[in-house]
Amino acid sequence: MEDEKCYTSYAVKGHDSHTDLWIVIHGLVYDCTRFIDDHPGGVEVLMDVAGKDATDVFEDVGHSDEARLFLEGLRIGKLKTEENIDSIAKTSSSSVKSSISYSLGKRHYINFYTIFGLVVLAGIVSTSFVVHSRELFYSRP
Ligand code: HEM
Repeated sequence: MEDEKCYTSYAVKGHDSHTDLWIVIHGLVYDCTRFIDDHPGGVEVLMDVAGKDATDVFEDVGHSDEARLFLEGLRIGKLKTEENIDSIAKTSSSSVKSSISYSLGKRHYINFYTIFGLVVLAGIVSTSFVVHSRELFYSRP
C-alpha cells in the first residue's frame, strides 16, 4: 500500500479502550474494535495490548494462516518510526505470505541456536563424565 496512512506510536496509544482498540504488529497498525468481542483468544489478551505493540504476543501464540488473513482485513496503516522500516519492508507488500515466511524464518533462527546450545551442553556433560569416571578408576586402591 503506497498511500497507506502513517500513525505515530503516540496516536496509536490513544486508541486503548474496548470501544476503540488499535494495536501494532510488525510495524503495521490494526483497528481491532469490531473484532475484540469475537476473538477466539478472548477480550482480555487484546485489552492487555490495546494501543501498544502486540508483535511478540501475537507471534508467541502461533496464530494460524486464517488469523493472519483476518488480521489483514483490520489493517488501517503503518507505524511512523525509524526502527521498524525493516519490519515494514518485510510485511508491507500486503502479502500474507511474506509476513508468514518472516515469522517462520525467525523461528528457524531461534531453533538453530537452541540446537547449537544443546549440542554444546551435551559435549560439556559427556566430557566431565569421562574425566570423573577416569578419576574414580585411577583412585581405586
Ligand atoms: C487483531 C489481532 C488478532 C487476530 C486477528 C487474532 C485472531 C485469532 C484467531 C483467528 C484465533 C483462533 C486460532 C487461530 O486461528 O490461530 C486466535 C486465537 C488466540 N489468540 Fe488471537 N488474534 C489476534 C491477536 C491476539 C493477541 C494480541 C493475543 C495476545 C496474547 C492473542 C491471543 C490468542 C490466544 C491465546 C488464542 C488461543 C485461543 C485458544 O486456542 O483457546 N491474539 N486469535
